[in-house]
Amino acid sequence: MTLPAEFIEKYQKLLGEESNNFFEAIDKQSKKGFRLNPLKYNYQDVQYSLKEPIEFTSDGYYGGVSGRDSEWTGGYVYSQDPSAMYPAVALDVKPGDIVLDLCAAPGGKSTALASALRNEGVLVANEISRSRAKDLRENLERWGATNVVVTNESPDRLAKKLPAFFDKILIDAPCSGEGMFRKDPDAMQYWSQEYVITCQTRQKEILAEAMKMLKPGGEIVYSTCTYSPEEDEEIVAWLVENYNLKVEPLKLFKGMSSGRPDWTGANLPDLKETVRLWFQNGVGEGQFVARLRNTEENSNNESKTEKRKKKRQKKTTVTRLNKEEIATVEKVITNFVLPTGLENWQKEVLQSNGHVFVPALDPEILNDLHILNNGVELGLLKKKRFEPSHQLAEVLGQKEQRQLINFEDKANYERYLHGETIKVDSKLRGFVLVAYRNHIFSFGKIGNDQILKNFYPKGLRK
Ligand SMILES: C[S@@+](CC[C@H](N)C(=O)[O-])C[C@H]1O[C@@H](n2cnc3c(N)ncnc32)[C@H](O)[C@@H]1O
Repeated sequence: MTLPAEFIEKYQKLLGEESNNFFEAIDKQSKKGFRLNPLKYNYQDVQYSLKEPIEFTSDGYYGGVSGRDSEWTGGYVYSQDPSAMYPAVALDVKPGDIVLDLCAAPGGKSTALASALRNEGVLVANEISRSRAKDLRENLERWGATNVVVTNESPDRLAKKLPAFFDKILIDAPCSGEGMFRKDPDAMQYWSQEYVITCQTRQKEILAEAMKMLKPGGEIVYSTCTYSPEEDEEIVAWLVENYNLKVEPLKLFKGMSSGRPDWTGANLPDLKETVRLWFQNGVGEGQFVARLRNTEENSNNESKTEKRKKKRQKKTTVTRLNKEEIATVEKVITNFVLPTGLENWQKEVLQSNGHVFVPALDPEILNDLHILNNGVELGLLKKKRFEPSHQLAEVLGQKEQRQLINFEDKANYERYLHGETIKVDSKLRGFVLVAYRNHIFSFGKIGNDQILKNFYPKGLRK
């Protein structure tokens, strides 16, 4: 691989003799990884080998997966570079936390954060790019958590709506992507020292907005997939200098090394507590990870809270369901076993233009934001009929279900993914969940003719 001369010179200076290993590793194959989804029923029942766990994760393994497998369509796995698994681990999310993933698409880290929350608390997964936000929504839909909000916003618009709102924030910042060079050599064509500095400026702008959303005592994890000190240690030094933030120690596992205070002007000793993953050390591609705690004890956000209350009074198109409508939804829902987060759906359920949903956050708090998902869309109410949503099928994959058609044969699974109807030998009627290898991936509907009507969304068909 031909690297830019300026890049070679820079890393020879920074790494000294180690730079030989670094440059050699760029030409080697990357080691793939995947994460399992502990939210799903019998989640370790997958066709992949689980013999090579990734040490610092609870659900990460070395190996490859395919987007056609039922493990993928049913949200049992997410393919992720092993080093990219560390930022979500470092944020140490606990059930009940209010969490923001500010730069979230395509969702590798968001899915891990949702796993850690176990349906309790809230994850707001935000992505600024419209097309990438769509992928993020789809990936999180497959994951099947009940407590996720997906937004497509700029950090500053989000910060205006949600001041001092989050316990934990992940900022997996856009960066010069040096850690992606061997996976995606095209990424190299954008590289220049000038680009590194442009990225640094953008990272500071994003972090300044993130800080407005962090509660006193809250924690942030800042990560990049680049090696440049300007976007890594220097950013952390800037954060410490400009905010009441303290660097928190992160555990070093095999293949990880400490951050480099000596690569910054500030030479702040705490930078040693940050973590670098280099591709020559065998844990996937490159990653930098830092964890910082907000040492402010009180929020002077009183007036902001007041503002939020006022904004809550603004009208939205969201309404409650009447008794008859709840009964219509109930007729379908009652056939399925519901996971945590949906047990009290009758009390919490709302609708917007017929879309019936159980919100993860009060929609009025989110008023004016571009929301792609708030909690779980149960389905669509059409006069006296209710059609369950695809998202609900993925959510119901958390539990063992009886109202289920489990294809024995891979050909039927493939035909269903393609959008075909299937003749089934079953006494079940009406809406059923559809699975292959017990991985629930869709709804279907069976009539008296025993034909399974296809409800796999047109946009996802393969
Ligand atoms: C490193 S990627 C995120 C990867 C993601 N966290 C994951 O694990 O799948 C950085 C993301 O930041 C987004 N981004 C770019 N410019 C941004 C900005 N000014 N503010 C916020 N996000 C931005 C990009 O669209 C991109 O999706």
